[in-house]
Amino acid sequence: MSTHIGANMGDYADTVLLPGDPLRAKYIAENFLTNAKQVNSVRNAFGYTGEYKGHRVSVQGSGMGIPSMSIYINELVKFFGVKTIIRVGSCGGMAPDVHLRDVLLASGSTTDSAVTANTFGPGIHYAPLANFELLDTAFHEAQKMGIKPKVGDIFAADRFYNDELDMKKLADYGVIGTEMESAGLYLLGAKLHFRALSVLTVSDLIFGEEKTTAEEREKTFNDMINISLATAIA
Ligand SMILES: Nc1nc(Cl)c2ncn([C@@H]3O[C@H](CO)[C@@H](O)[C@H]3O)c2n1
Repeated sequence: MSTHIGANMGDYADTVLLPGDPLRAKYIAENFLTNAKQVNSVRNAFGYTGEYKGHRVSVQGSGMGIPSMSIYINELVKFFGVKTIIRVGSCGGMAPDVHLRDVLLASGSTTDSAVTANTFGPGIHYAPLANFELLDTAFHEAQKMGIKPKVGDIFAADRFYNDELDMKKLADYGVIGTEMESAGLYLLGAKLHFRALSVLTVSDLIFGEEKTTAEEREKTFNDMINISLATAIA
C-alpha cells in the first residue's frame, strides 16, 4: 500500500479512469464494470478494479483540484504501475457553441496553478498537453457513438471561486471550458511518462445561468464514461 491508497501491488489495472468525485467512481464501477472489486477506501477516496468488455480497468476518485489529484496520480503511477490515466470530470462551458452536457476533450490546459509555475520557475509558462493517441482515439470512439466532442483548451483553475479572473478574455483566446485538474494531469503525464487525457462533461455555463444538479453531475454523464471506457480499451 502507499501513503494514501490502501491497496496491494497488482490491484490497479494499467488504465485508470479518474473522476474527482469518489461517488462517481462508485457509480462507474457499479454500472459499467463487471466483477468490480473495491481496492481503496482510505479517506473515502474510493477505488475499484473490474472489467470492461473483457479488459481490466480501474476507477479512482481523485478529489477536487490539482493538489489532491496529484497525490493519487503520483501513487497510482509510482506504486501501482499505472500507465494510462483518463480524467472523467465536469467543467464549466465558456464558448458560445458549448452547451450543457456537451462532451469536451482537453487538447491542452491553460492554468493559473502554482503547481505548474513552481515546476519551472519564473519566465517559463509550460504548455500542458494531452496524449495525442488518447485524444485521437477518444474523438473517433465518440464519433462512432454519434457524439461530436468539442476539442480545445481547458482552463484549470486553482480556485473554484475566482471572480477576480477575466474569464471572458480566456474565452476570447479560445478557452472552451474551465475546471480544476487537467493542467496538473498533463504536467504529471509528461513528468512521470504515462498517457493522460481529460474527457469532460459541461455541468455549468460560465456566462449563463443554466446548471446541472449535483445528482445529474453524478449520474447522467454516461456519454463521457462510455467514450472514456472505449478509449481505455482501444
Ligand atoms: N473551477 C470550476 N468551475 C466550474 Cl464552472 C466547474 N464545473 C465543474 N468543475 C469541476 O468540478 C469540481 C468543482 O465543482 C472541480 O473538481 C472541477 O474540476 C468546475 N470547476
